[in-house]
Amino acid sequence: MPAFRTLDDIGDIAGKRVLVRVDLNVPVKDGRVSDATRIERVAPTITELSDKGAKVILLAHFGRPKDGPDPSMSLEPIAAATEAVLDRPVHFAPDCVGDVAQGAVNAMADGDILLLENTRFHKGEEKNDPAFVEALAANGDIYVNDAFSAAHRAHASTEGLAHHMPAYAGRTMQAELEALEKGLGNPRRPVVAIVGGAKVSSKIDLLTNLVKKVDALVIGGGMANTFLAARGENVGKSLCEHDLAATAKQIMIEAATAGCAIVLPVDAVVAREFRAGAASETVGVDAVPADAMILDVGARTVEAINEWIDRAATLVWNGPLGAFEIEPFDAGTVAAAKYAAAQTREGVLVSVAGGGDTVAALHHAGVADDFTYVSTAGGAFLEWMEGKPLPGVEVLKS
Ligand SMILES: Nc1ncnc2c1ncn2[C@@H]1O[C@H](COP(=O)(O)OP(=O)(O)O)[C@@H](O)[C@H]1O
Ligand SMILES: O=C(OP(=O)(O)O)[C@H](O)COP(=O)(O)O
Repeated sequence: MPAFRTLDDIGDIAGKRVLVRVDLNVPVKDGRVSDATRIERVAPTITELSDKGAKVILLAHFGRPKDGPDPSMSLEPIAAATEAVLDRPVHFAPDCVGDVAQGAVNAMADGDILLLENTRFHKGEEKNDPAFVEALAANGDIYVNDAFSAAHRAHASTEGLAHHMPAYAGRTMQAELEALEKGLGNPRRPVVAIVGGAKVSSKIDLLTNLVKKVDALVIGGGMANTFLAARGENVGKSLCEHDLAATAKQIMIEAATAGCAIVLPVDAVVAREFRAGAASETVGVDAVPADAMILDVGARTVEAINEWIDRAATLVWNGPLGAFEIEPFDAGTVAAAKYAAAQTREGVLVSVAGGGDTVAALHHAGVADDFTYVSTAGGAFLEWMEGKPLPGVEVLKS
């Protein structure tokens, strides 16, 4: 039996207003959802609740709006994408609290599905502000959290609400926790982790603990630039958080103490423009031109990464190795993904990957189905791997 309450415990919900926290922070390219995996994964929870006659009110965030409402981060287009996945109507309200939200909820019939606007349009969301939690709670009788990929955030809609009403884990939350426990609860060693992507400041701290759990940490993507710069390389105009140099150095020290190898790129694909088909060249990481950006790992780095994948019995991967959405900067990610997929198919590797963009990258490489398990979560998955309690999960425990 899971250690948390699930939909099996929810009882009769006909006519009840169920606030369902989902993660609809999906990759969007040219205004269209480019990977609907997160929507597909929450669909079973939404349809189950709707079929039981609940009024299903979806809460979600999109992007990281800085100063209140930002039309470029509206969830309205995602409502249409959700409707397409569910093949049933999804109504939309342009605010998640107040009169607008209340009016839309009052107009719902049993079984209806309503998506409320981006919770992060209100400052109280990320602060888990009690007044904002109460404003959200005013529209619900029951709370279901199906956003495992946001469970590492102690925000109003991921944590605060669970204190206000009966709270349950949705089907995806339950499935993710069960699958991660099965795949990585007692992993076969050596364990190799690949961490890349762009969310450097929000993920770098967790590497301090991760190096104590894995045998090698391969660092790629934007994350690698911060480590290269900390080592004294000139990374030109690359995505890089220079103020995190001390943290990066400390992680390298912690890794050496723990006996975890740190694997950094030796070469990089650089360009002066961030667009498809931009002129690019491969250079050593010690020869990045001052006016260029690192947008992918080079072929020698891919070879080194594949050698680490060869040594691994278990592979854990979050974060693309380059800006994979734009050709030709997808090459490193695609090559390593195909290699890990082939090893998995041969039965010599357990491969677990996660993260909104990582999943999109694996689909782009055509190998998402070959991995042992693909989680919707990136940061939450790494924090789970670290052994850190996830606030959004802890609050659901009986
Ligand atoms: N060298 C790089 N420079 C800029 N962006 C990069 C680089 N490498 C990877 N990225 C970007 O990282 C993003 C994914 O990062 P992140 O959100 O951390 O991953 P996930 O969603 O899988 O957890 C992608 O949009 C990709 O373009
Ligand atoms: O996309 C997400 O996480 P991920 O990039 O770690 O996979 C989640 O929606 C959490 O978003 P956040 O990192 O802005 O809190």
